[in-house]
Amino acid sequence: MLFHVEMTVSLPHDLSSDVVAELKATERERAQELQRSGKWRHLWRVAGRYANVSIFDVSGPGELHEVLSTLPLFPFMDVKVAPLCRHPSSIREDDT
Ligand SMILES: O=C(O)C[C@H]1C=CC(=O)O1
Repeated sequence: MLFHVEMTVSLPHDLSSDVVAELKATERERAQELQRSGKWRHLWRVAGRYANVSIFDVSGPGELHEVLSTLPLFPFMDVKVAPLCRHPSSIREDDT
């Protein structure tokens, strides 16, 4: 099942730069692992914001929540989710 996910990150201003650097490094590792697994199909930066638009391919909302909550930056994210289904006019084979 495909989900459109928008994540907006707000880091507390009092986090030390070391903690922020560590969070971003571990987040990157986890994000890349999930992309290699095929569960995180697309990842785009929203220009001008500390936010991304992503497409996840998981079994359902339960797995999506599980996956998102493994992200190190999850406690600092506002997450918006929309379930997707195939558009009848799509010419792409991998839209389901
Ligand atoms: O930078 C972000 O948008 C937050 C998060 C999502 C992937 C990643 O590496 O960090």
